Amino acid sequence: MSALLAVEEAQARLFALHEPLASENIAFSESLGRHLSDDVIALRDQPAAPISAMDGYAIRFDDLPGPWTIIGESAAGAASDRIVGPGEATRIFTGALLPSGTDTVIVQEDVARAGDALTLTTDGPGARGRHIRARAADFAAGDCLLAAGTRLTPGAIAAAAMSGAGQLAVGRRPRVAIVTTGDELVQPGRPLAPGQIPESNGVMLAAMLAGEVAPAVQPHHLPDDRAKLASALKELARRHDVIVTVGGASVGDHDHVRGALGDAGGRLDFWKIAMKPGKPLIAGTLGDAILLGLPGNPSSAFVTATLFLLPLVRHLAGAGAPLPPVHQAPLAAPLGEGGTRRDYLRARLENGRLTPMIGQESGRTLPLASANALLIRDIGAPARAGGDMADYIVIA
Ligand SMILES: Nc1nc2c(c(=O)[nH]1)N[C@H]1C(S)=C(S)[C@@H](COP(=O)(O)OP(=O)(O)OC[C@H]3O[C@@H](n4cnc5c(N)ncnc54)[C@H](O)[C@@H]3O)O[C@H]1N2
Ligand code: MOO
Repeated sequence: MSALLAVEEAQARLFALHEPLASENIAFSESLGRHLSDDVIALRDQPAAPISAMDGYAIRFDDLPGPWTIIGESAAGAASDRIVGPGEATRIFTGALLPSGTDTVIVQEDVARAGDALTLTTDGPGARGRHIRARAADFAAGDCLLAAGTRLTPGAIAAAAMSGAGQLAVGRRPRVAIVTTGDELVQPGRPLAPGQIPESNGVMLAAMLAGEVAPAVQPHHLPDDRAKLASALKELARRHDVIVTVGGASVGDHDHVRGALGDAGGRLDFWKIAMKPGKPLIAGTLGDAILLGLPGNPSSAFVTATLFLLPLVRHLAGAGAPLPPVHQAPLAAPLGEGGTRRDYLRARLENGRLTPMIGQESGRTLPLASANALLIRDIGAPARAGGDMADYIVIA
């Protein structure tokens, strides 16, 4: 297994390892960021009947220019029982049902009221039906408001609530275990012996997952010990949908993830992707869990988490579009030609132009703090001048 897999093929194979998780019914208050399992079909017309869009007076357009006699009031939430006849008007408020007989609303700024007598002080409404929201102007019963797979944003939650539904069917949230490996790693803030470094990938991955549908996760740390790793993977696979390891993905004598996966009874599906950084990415299955082995270099871990871990979590959670969208913007400066792996350059998008960060070595952590885009340079792409277009993914 030495040929490098194309990114798209690897993503498709990863998603094929497990279908989306079962659906569950939840309250609107729990639904932010979740993915719909079913279409949301409107159970009602919105509005269900014509309503006023303004505070003012409901009239018959044919009665213009007035005057009118005010015979009652129509407030939001109450049905009006009066039929309004010629020369008559009702006080009306925004959101209130339009009384029978009326067809137009005059805003209160355009009239003068003395007791029950109403007179126009301006030109009034220019057309029949002014300031009225027609029945089903927003949506009609039976309309598909949101498709299955939609990620629930605050606006989507509002539309779903207005549909008449009482709860939502969404995909279950994947349970993700983060496993960091490496004898050199020490909890952030702890004293460091020579050769040791603070553990940063675990907290980074936990933060990346926190923006997704995975419940909060505390990284597990393991030494470079194949037997310990194998038994930990076996145990974690019983309670998680995804195990993401970071480090130990390459070919060194202390890189044990693939070996431990096999020892634990798992199956390797693919290893090594034609991307930079991130080449030694591992994917496989262990029982009903998916194992995703990210490379340990901090920039490699970040890029592979963006392109594989978060999309996998979204796929399992029922997302219709789990991959990060690719956008285009002009380059701020010339960019050299592409190599034999697709580059995901840590970059800044500023004033609509893309600039790769200085320091593209995958072992670097600091560029991740200020990059807001991954600039994509395809295998063998020709050199480009400043102003030429390039593809990118938003990362912050
Ligand atoms: N002979 C070869 N060597 C390497 C190859 C290769 O093809 N042939 N590939 C290189 C590439 S590309 C990458 S990427 C790295 C990936 O290596 P591993 O996944 O095995 O990662 P480690 O060796 O465990 O660590 C690499 C680097 O990252 C640091 N690290 C690891 N975990 C963390 C963490 N949780 N927080 C912060 N830093 C971490 C670790 O200390 C190392 O410096 O392999 C190349 N080698
Ligand atoms: O793939 Mo490695 O991530 O090039 O450094």
